[in-house]
Amino acid sequence: MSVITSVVGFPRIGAQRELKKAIECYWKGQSNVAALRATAQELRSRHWRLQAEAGIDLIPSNDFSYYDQMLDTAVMLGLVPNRYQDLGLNEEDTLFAMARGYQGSQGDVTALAMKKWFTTNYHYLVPELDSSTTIALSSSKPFDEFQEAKALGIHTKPVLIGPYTFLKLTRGPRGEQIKYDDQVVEAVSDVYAHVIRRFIDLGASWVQFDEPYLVLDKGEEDINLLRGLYSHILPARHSTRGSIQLLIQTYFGHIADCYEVVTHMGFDAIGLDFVEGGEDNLAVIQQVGVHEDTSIVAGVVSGRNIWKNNYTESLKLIDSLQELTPNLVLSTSASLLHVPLSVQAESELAPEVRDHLAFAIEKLGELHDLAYLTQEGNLVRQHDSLLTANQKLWSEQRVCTDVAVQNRLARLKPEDYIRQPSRSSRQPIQRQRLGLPILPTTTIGSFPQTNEIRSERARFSTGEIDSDQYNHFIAQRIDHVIELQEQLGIDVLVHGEFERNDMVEYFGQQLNGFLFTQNAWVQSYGTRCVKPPVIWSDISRSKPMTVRWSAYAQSRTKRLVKGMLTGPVTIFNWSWPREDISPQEQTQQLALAIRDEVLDLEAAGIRIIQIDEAALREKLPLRHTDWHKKYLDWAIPAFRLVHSGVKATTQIHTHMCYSEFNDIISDIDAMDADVISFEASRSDLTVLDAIEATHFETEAGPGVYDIHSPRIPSQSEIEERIRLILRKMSPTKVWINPDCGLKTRSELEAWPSIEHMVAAAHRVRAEVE
Ligand SMILES: Nc1nc2c(c(=O)[nH]1)N[C@@H](CNc1ccc(C(=O)N[C@@H](CCC(=O)N[C@@H](CCC(=O)N[C@@H](CCC(=O)O)C(=O)O)C(=O)O)C(=O)O)cc1)CN2
Ligand code: MET
Ligand SMILES: [Zn+2]
Repeated sequence: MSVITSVVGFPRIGAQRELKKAIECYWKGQSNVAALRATAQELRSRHWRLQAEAGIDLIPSNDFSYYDQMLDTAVMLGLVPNRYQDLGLNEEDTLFAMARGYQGSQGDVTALAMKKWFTTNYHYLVPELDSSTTIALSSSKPFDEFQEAKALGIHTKPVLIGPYTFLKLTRGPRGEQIKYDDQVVEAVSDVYAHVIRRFIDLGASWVQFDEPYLVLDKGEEDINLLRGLYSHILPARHSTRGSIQLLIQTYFGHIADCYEVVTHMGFDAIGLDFVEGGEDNLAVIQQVGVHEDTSIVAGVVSGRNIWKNNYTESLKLIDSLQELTPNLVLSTSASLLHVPLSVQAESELAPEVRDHLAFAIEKLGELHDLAYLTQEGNLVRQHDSLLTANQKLWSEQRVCTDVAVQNRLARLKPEDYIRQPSRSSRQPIQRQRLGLPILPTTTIGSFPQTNEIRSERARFSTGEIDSDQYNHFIAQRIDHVIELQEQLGIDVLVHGEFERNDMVEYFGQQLNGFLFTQNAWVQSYGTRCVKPPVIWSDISRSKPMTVRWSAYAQSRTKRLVKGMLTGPVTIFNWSWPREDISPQEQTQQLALAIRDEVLDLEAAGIRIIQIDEAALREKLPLRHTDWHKKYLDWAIPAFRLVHSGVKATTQIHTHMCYSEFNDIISDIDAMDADVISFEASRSDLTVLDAIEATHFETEAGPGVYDIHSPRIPSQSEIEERIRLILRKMSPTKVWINPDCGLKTRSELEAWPSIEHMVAAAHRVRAEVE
């Protein structure tokens, strides 16, 4: 029996982040479109060849993107709002204007909203549909890339975001849900049918529709939408000129509640995630069965972790699947976009560590191994060195437990999770003690990470400068921004986070139990990448991590300086977790380490401490029934454990970005922070309704302008925003701040924006006082 292999999607940023560099160069006007296109093409061909050489059968194309695949799909369907078309820019620049906003000779427009892509640290742009949109095939990108690969002798499987997921994520101009009426369904499915026919003409054998939204809860109307869309699309697979096979690819969870429906719809292949939601997916196909004309594309190699596959476990699963269908395809559980490119670049990791790791390229090899071991059957498996080496790895104990950490966890009591006195009694005490004006202004923590700062850090890490020189440099930067913030009239200052490469990696580097990589970059949004640290063993803190710079900054001013920490849930969610112990346990270990830091900051005289939980929402289970028992019931207490030991007078802030908060608003209040700042300006302000409706107790700073865009907001637009906020919230509870930290902005963008923000706050303050 032959078993083929499929890859859902491949990383596109490049081994040396070539794509990031090429795009950023282009934005700065240092190169032209032709150079940008050349780099993109070079990367695509390199990545296709890698997969072909690894023996992958179904190699994806159209998984490349300059910015985001949802944005590309919006463009493909003609969802380019008039305000971007009116700029009259070329194709790439229109795309970038939608992604980042535009401010220049052609006009001034804000960007599309950006949201988290399911449970990942990847962010997509939210397509916008309004009554003036004409939905029609408007891009040749998928076809161009298919032909580009074909010219290299590589026959690819084009990948598209499927129409169901696309429509479920599309919003109206004010961020509202859209109506899935017959007209929209028909127009969208016409485009997809057209795309399929075009691929038949081009000679493609497969096309993959990504439908991750199917792993979410759904009602009857969702099933009707799914059926409605595909009943138009599926017939297009057979035309007079040939036929093509359609793969519906799901990932990030199971589709037990609609597998039966999907299986009757007539797809040629159904892609299922057997890593996340594997048990449910297996149970449902065992129960319902597999249609004889349908292949199961089994996601057995994780697209979400960096660990080697356990071949024995995978083969067990594959064997059960083979009992159900002879048409089995082995694949990654999700797109490899969410893992780094190759372990080969990690020369500084010990061999016994590297032995356990598999990034995108190594995962290709794993797929190939598993296909070989499946094909050859039991006889070969008994003697195969591939299998025995893998079994040996999994049979050995990888790490020892840290007894001190274990004991400390075992001693935790329920009262350790409760801060005293209650928040309502703390708030007046803090107000009086901190002496802040109404509508206090602040920022989220980081200031521009300029090339100069990054290159000084690079020079320090290569030994070109010593720690005294580097620390002197950081101190100077802090002096500079303390002075600037005083001049701008900000009420609560920050030190700027110049010493940090990243808000998570920085802590990982200082805590025991973490390992970090040199080049294991993963895309977060647009050209922005992260290098998540690896949780290798039990976590502890051996010495203060942030006190030095926070205390230094406070010593330079009479105004209040906020201490700045990353919370345990966020450190956990933005690291590569262990899989031998639970997420809850790892997060608790982190909580204890950060708790010690909070107390050290307090002892050093820091009176406001912000503990960022930017990623709190990220790993909220996609199925509602799992929210509390699988996540919030331990994640929220972990945050409380961090700050429950401080005095009533110490003000605890937290910060969150990108996420939808409405549906977990009471859980956020239950974190028991005194103040929260959150992203609000790129999304609708319905969160304010939720705040109003639930008597949200935490003081809040809904971001008054978007920091992910290079455009500078005017004072009046910020004033308008603040007035909007004050319609829903009592002025005594409102803080004025941007959406998020300013690290990604240039100085020329950051300071004028803050100046406008402070001026706007002062103006509105005068009105309410
Ligand atoms: N982990 C994490 N996830 C997050 C966020 C976040 O801040 N952290 N924010 C949200 C949005 N996502 C973001 C993700 C990344 C960045 C970001 O700015 N990333 C930087 C890299 C940050 C970094 O680690 N920088 C290192 C290494 C920088 C570097 O590129 N160095 C040069 C050498 C330096 C030189 O000579 O210029 C090189 O390696 O080539 C440092 O500062 O030390 C980037 O892509 O440009 C921003 C937002 C959501 N998810
Ligand atoms: C992604 S949330 C960022 C929070 C952090 N304190 C900063 O300002 O950069
Ligand atoms: Zn943020």
